[in-house]
Amino acid sequence: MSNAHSMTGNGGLAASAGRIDRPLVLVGLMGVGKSTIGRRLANALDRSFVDADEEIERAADRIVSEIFEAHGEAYFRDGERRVIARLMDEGHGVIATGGGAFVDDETRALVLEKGIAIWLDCDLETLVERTSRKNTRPLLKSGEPRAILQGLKEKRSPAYAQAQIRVVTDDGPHEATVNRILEELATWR
Ligand SMILES: Nc1ncnc2c1ncn2[C@@H]1O[C@H](COP(=O)(O)OP(=O)(O)OP(=O)(O)O)[C@@H](O)[C@H]1O
Ligand SMILES: O=C(O)C1=C[C@@H](O)[C@@H](O)[C@H](O)C1
Ligand SMILES: [Mg+2]
Repeated sequence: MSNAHSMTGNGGLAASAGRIDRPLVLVGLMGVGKSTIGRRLANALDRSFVDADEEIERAADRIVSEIFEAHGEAYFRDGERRVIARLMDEGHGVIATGGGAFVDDETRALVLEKGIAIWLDCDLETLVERTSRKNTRPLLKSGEPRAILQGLKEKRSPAYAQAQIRVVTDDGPHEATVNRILEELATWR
């Protein structure tokens, strides 16, 4: 058992989840934990991790909110679609997407075909609390964050629900969510 596995005490689960050779792609709303859980999931599985929002920022040489301000959402979505298509081909173990990526028909079809989509879901209160800690999400700046998040949850859930796996996260430690994902992967066929 490697150090990464023994640290989290989930080596057996990680081993049976590890037989899946497709990229594991985390989808879901802003603040649900795609980036932080994704990094830990990759660590538990001894796989590489990449964050699509960070890759878009690297490609554009600007942070996400600057891209939204300078060029608008449609331009951001075009870049996001291209970056995720590239990431799906590069052989990454775990990919954290931006909150809107899986809502795009083309991106969703590609992820479902070549990867395993994991929908991280959680209740609205938790999302409101988690997203209030940072003021970097452009879509939450145009009004009342709770109302915006509620609207996005209603509008996007049918797309997220097409993911092969759904895991509900709560206020427990990140590792509990990672373990729940490993359990789902271990029984996934
Ligand atoms: N299971 C959890 N328990 C406690 N805090 C969490 C959990 N998951 C995420 N958080 C916290 O919520 C915040 C948002 O998480 P994170 O940045 O991973 O979300 P995200 O889904 O990547 O959001 P975005 O779509 O905006 O990139 C972080 O401060 C993170 O530590
Ligand atoms: O939910 C969304 O549409 C977004 C989520 C973030 O990850 C970023 O990709 C951006 O702020 C847009
Ligand atoms: Mg993120």
